[in-house]
Amino acid sequence: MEDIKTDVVILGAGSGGLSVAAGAAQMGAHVTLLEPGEMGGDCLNYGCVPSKALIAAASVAHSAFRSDDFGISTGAPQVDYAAVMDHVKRAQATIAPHDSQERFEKMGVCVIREAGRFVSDDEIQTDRYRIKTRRIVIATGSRPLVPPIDGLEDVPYLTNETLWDLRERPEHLLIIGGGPIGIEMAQAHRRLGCAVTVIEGSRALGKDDPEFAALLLDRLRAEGIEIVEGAQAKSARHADGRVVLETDDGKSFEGSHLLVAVGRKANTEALDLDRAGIATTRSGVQVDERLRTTNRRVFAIGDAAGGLQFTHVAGYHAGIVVRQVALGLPAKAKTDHLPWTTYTRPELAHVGLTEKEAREKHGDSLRVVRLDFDQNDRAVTEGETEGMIKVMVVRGRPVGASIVGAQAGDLIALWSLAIANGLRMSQISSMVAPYPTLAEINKRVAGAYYTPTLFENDTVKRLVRLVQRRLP
Ligand SMILES: Cc1cc2nc3c(=O)[nH]c(=O)nc-3n(C[C@H](O)[C@H](O)[C@H](O)COP(=O)(O)OP(=O)(O)OC[C@H]3O[C@@H](n4cnc5c(N)ncnc54)[C@H](O)[C@@H]3O)c2cc1C
Ligand SMILES: NC(=O)c1ccc[n+]([C@@H]2O[C@H](COP(=O)([O-])OP(=O)(O)OC[C@H]3O[C@@H](n4cnc5c(N)ncnc54)[C@H](O)[C@@H]3O)[C@@H](O)[C@H]2O)c1
Repeated sequence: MEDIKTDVVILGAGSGGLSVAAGAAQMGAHVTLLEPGEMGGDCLNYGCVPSKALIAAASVAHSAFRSDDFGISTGAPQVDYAAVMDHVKRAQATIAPHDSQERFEKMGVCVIREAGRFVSDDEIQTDRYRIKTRRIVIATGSRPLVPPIDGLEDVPYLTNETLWDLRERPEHLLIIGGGPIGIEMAQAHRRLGCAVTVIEGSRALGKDDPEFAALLLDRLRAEGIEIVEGAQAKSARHADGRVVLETDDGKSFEGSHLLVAVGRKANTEALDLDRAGIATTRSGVQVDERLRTTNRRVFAIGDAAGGLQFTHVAGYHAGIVVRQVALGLPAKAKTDHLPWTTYTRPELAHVGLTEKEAREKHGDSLRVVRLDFDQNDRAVTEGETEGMIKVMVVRGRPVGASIVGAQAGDLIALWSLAIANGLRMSQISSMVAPYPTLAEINKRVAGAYYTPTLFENDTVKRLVRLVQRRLP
């Protein structure tokens, strides 16, 4: 066993760990990064990148179906599923160098391709090394949760870790779970020509605004996806090459393939956290607002910290932690301005308080302004008029925004900026967006906030008439 001394040990080279490593090393700290699996973690290898690449391919297939709307006939698309997966692999391979061991070693990071676990307050052990360190960052991410469903262990089910190895298009994909994974993969596979059934125990897209989620779910159903809500998967069996699922309400569903997407489990069990006095919660490592664990030398970030589980959140956490481990300065992680997007078509995006949460918190001080996408000229020219935006406003400042529609994920970023900086609606409406862009919808909805004050106001009307009489 070789001994190493370092300033910072990072467990996990995923979105969060890599960002801490890059930041701390480039600021001059000695950084040791441990990773037993693929560099890049879930996002590059099993999550965001392959899923978005598959969605992009599905979008191309779908555009053939709606080309008639634009006066162009292309015929039904021929989908070569294996070639689609090749496109997915190419996208991953193109991004991989950015997360590679070589790149991080060039930054001065010591990369060890082994799993780490705690042996004391300030020591981590791997197979070959014992590492003494000032600070430790747990960035071990999460894995697919496998629910207690009778017979599931005997069914060849897929998860987000194995889906990308498929080479033949599923004839009928059954998906357990109507969260972002289930819903994104449902639309992608439907558009690539599969029959798809989503079985959701509660409400599909249950973390999003129900009104906006409903618009998206209607669209998905119109594309031919069967979405069954309020049906908990209870048992599964495999017979004659088919998967049969039964739900708690006595219904049964049959398909050729099964994808399990019922949430995540933080990777904490193998870390021997008790040896360092680190507490956990039901969802991950327990952290305070500075992302410190119950051991003050140790931080936890990203999926392992059990809060919002997104790549940009892991990256945001990394920034908060770099400041503390490299410079010793305190920094707090906020959650109000953290957005998320489900990358279906149309996209579904949200930041801050939902309308319901805002109503509960602010009561009568809340005003909700909204606009439909059919009011936006670019949406009309693109044939993307299905969508809406609503912004929750309290005393002139946005506290939340929901968008369902084309490019919702890009459009929501402005509202994250506004909430992060406490901007007023007047500051949003004072921007000028190029015409015709979808971005104009953000300005228009901010303008709509002032409509009753400016355009539906008798005092303003009387004042304007007075001014008009006096103007030369
Ligand atoms: C299908 C899918 C699609 C997604 N799409 C999006 C999206 O579009 N946008 C978005 O923002 N988020 C998306 N996510 C979520 C996103 O992938 C995660 O939130 C993000 O990867 C979390 O980063 P992380 O650094 O916390 O963990 P990870 O990226 O999972 O990295 C953790 C790393 O730690 C390593 N590790 C585990 N144990 C140890 C140990 N003992 N020692 C050392 N290393 C260890 C693991 O091998 C892994 O490489 C998606 C997730 C899935 C599953
Ligand atoms: N676009 C994105 O940013 C994106 C995409 C995919 C995943 N992610 C991240 O990954 C996380 C995990 O996604 P997910 O979709 O697996 O989880 P999720 O927790 O968001 O949704 C899982 C769904 O499965 C349902 N469920 C649980 N057990 C069930 C059962 N036995 N039968 C039927 N339904 C059942 C739940 O009610 C829930 O609606 C997300 O929360 C998100 O943080 C993000």
